[in-house]
Amino acid sequence: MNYIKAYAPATVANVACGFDIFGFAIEEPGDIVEITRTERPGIVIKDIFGDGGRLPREASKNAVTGVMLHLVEHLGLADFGAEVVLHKNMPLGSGMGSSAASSVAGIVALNALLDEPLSRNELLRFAMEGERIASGSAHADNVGPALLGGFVVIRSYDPLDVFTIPFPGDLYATLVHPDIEINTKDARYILRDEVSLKDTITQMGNVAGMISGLMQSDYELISRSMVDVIIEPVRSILIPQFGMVKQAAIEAGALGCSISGSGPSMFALSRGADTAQKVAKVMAEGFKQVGIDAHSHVSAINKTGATILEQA
Ligand SMILES: Nc1ncnc2c1ncn2[C@@H]1O[C@H](COP(=O)(O)OP(=O)(O)O)[C@@H](O)[C@H]1O
Ligand SMILES: N[C@@H](CCOP(=O)(O)O)C(=O)O
Repeated sequence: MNYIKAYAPATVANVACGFDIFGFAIEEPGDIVEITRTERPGIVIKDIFGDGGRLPREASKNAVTGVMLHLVEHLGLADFGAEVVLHKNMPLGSGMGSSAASSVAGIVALNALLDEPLSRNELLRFAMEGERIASGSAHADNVGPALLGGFVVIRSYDPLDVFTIPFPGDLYATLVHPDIEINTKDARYILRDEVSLKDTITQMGNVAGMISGLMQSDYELISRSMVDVIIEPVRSILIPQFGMVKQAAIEAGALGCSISGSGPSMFALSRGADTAQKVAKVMAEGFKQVGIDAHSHVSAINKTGATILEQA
């Protein structure tokens, strides 16, 4: 095989109460990566479309190729050579797992080109290196779901222990991106290092409720558990209209609404596609009221994660 084209979807990290340990994937948008084997050793970026010229072209500095360099080194393939084309289909610093989509599409494409030396689970730690390149922190709550699909829980980072959980079939996500940019690195920097015992207890209860609610298709329990008392109060200050948009989503029937990843995107979960569409409309209107353009996506939960689109 000399050519692979792979797709990896956008993701919602944290899912309200699960900072750094919980995330899910949506169907679209997502990044596409094309990789072509070359005689000349080394991994180079041939082209990037859709980034407005803003992403690094140096392989080690771009998440899409940075992860490939780690895998090639791990496998001891000193003579391996490839040219990479990235189709960047989502905004940078969006809270939609933009860097993770590139990392996962890249690592899945390379693994396929090499005839699958590693399993999806084994690819995770390489994909996490893309997050380190993008934000200085190798968190797995975007790359996990982009790679594996569905809802992913990171039980432990050291050692890495990740599992997926079942979720109700009629669960839909609304993701609304206001036209502003927040870098994950900055949004992590403003977080407090210490958390009170009281808030820890509340948060643990909500994480347990979320997981159980999803596994048992208990929509009421999901709704009661979509509460974040640790991160949202700090980061929401960076998002204009946050309180108003959240309230509008709940009034339109959402089970809950919070920040997607590190923001500025906000997400909601709803029972049924119709409700999720109504929620999308009021959330986008909330931003537009103060002159901020917003793009919304309504999606079922992505069950498969990254996919191979073409190979030759
Ligand atoms: N392939 C890539 N896609 C997106 N961002 C990348 C990529 N490679 C490096 N970056 C850097 O990562 C940062 C954006 O990542 P991040 O802030 O985590 O955004 P998001 O929340 O959308 O994932 C930017 O500084 C960008 O230059
Ligand atoms: N857990 C991370 C997730 C960042 O997600 P992104 O989509 O903003 O990259 C965090 O909250 O910092």
